[in-house]
Amino acid sequence: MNLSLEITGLTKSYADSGFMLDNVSLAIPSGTIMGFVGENGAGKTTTIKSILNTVQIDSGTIRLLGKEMTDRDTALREDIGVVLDSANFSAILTPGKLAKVMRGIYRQWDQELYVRLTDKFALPMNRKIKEFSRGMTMKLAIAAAMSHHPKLLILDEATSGLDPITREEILEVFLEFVEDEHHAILMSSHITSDLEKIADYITFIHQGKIILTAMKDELIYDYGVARCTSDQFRRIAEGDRLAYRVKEHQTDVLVKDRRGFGQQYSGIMVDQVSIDEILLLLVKGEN
Ligand SMILES: Nc1ncnc2c1ncn2[C@@H]1O[C@H](COP(=O)(O)OP(=O)(O)OP(=O)(O)O)[C@@H](O)[C@H]1O
Repeated sequence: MNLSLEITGLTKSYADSGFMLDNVSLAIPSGTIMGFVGENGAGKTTTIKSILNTVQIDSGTIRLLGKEMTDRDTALREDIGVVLDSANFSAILTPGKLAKVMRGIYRQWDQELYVRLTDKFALPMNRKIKEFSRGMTMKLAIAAAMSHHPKLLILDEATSGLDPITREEILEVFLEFVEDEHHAILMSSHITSDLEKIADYITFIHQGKIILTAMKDELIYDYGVARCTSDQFRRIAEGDRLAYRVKEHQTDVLVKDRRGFGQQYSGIMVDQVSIDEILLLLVKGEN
């Protein structure tokens, strides 16, 4: 299996805040989308900055498209499209002028594709970016990132603040992008419904540590949450629960194999579980 991104044993600490990315490992097979989720301050952006080599890591290896990136690696930078939530283009530019700047930077700049994407996103070519709404700026950032034909797209909260219709359009573009088996996407997002729609894998990060990576289909179709009374909860073997959370009238238990669990523990109701609820149980629950 070809990996578009492979992070092994990444450690990065910030002396000022005491935060640390602790032995983070992550692999994205080519042709797939990895969703990256975690609460505020969990370490998603720090992981992304480490991948982009914009912060200095303490230890670990990061291979992008099979290569470790050095500061001088401009060829590899062409192959990576980046959209950060703080897209800050020079406000006096227009999308038309931005294209001229991008053409100077990226050898692979594809003006036709840029025009097609900006058209699709209904962005006016000659209006100043400073007059754009947040959604328009994000759409422009996505169009610009995709128009130099990257192989790996790294998106940090790229759809946050966008309305559902715009998000749907953008997700469609991302899905088309990974139809090419040499392409891949790492997408951090708090909008887990977007990831439920398009991600192949989901990685959960909490306090700088990866707490779970799984195929999205497994999470949606196999994982479950058992709603237990306290008597039912006591019957569950420790090895059969990933995490649990005691509430006022029931205890929620995250289980890996919903159907198997249902057969083994008859009488306990087991629901399908969303990515949000998995994150909540892993982060707020006990195990
Ligand atoms: N330059 C810095 N110096 C010191 N601490 C930092 C720095 N940048 C981030 N941090 C701290 O590192 C931790 C992780 O931040 P990070 O931005 O990676 O989280 P995140 O998962 O992207 O969060 P969010 O979902 O809120 O964007 C936070 O506690 C943050 O305060």
